Amino acid sequence: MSKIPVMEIFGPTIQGEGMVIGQKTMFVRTAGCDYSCSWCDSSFTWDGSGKKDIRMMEPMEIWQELERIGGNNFSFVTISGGNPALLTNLSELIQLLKEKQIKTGLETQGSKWQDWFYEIDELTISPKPPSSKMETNFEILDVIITKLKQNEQSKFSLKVVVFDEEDYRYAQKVHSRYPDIPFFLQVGNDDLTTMDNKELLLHLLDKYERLIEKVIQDPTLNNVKVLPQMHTLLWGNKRGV
Ligand SMILES: C[S@@+](CC[C@H](N)C(=O)[O-])C[C@H]1O[C@@H](n2cnc3c(N)ncnc32)[C@H](O)[C@@H]1O
Ligand SMILES: Nc1nc2[nH]cc(C(=O)O)c2c(=O)[nH]1
Ligand code: SF4
Ligand SMILES: [Mg+2]
Repeated sequence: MSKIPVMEIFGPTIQGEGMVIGQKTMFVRTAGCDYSCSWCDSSFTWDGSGKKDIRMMEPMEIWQELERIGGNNFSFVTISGGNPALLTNLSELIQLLKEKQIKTGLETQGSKWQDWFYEIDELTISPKPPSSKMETNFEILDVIITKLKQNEQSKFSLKVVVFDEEDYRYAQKVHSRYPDIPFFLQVGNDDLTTMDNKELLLHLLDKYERLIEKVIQDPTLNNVKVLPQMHTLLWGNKRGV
């Protein structure tokens, strides 16, 4: 069995974002990313600052850790990162979770395809807007979306984080390119260091309200969902929740 670079395993908590928001879940966060978004809230997975916490784990070891910390209190595991789609060998873990009757979610940015995407129950693709300083490869994104669409079993969505006007226009562009894919706009957290949860909550709620106002009046974004990062509203910038 091949090993997986694991940054952290935590939960149970609730999925704070996107298509399964509110879902009780465990998280497995893998290390390493092919992007370096300017505002990444999980930069410890790729900027070297979390290097000492990376553990090379076999699927069974990950399962044992999930059971050790989650006990019987979970039936869903969300795989995030970093970019888990860098890891060809995640299929073994996903297979093991399936055998244990555990449903799976995946968070990835849509820069890489893996055949094991077909085995994920709830797949979120989150292409990055200009404020991230990353550039979307739409040829690759087209391939990923086409493959998932052709597979009837695949349940997936697009989620674009919005920080500014340019990001908003990017969100419009992504939705118009894939109009029939469930589409989520998410409020960007632009204060990743504050420990003042109440102040952050008010700030992000204000941003959420302003984003909603824009979308309400926008005929190009009718069939969309607008969401905050629920875990940030609840727990601020705390890690592992
Ligand atoms: C940390 S990423 C890991 C998975 C994958 N690399 C990706 O970006 O989709 C998980 C989600 O958090 C979002 N995210 C990261 N930093 C954020 C921030 N400062 N505010 C809001 N969402 C953020 C990403 O856009 C992505 O949807
Ligand atoms: N509660 C909670 N929900 C999340 N949804 C996506 C997350 C992520 O970092 O990928 C995340 C996270 O870190 N915590
Ligand atoms: S793609 Fe995801 S993990 Fe990678 S830098 Fe961007 S937000 Fe962070
Ligand atoms: Mg996060």
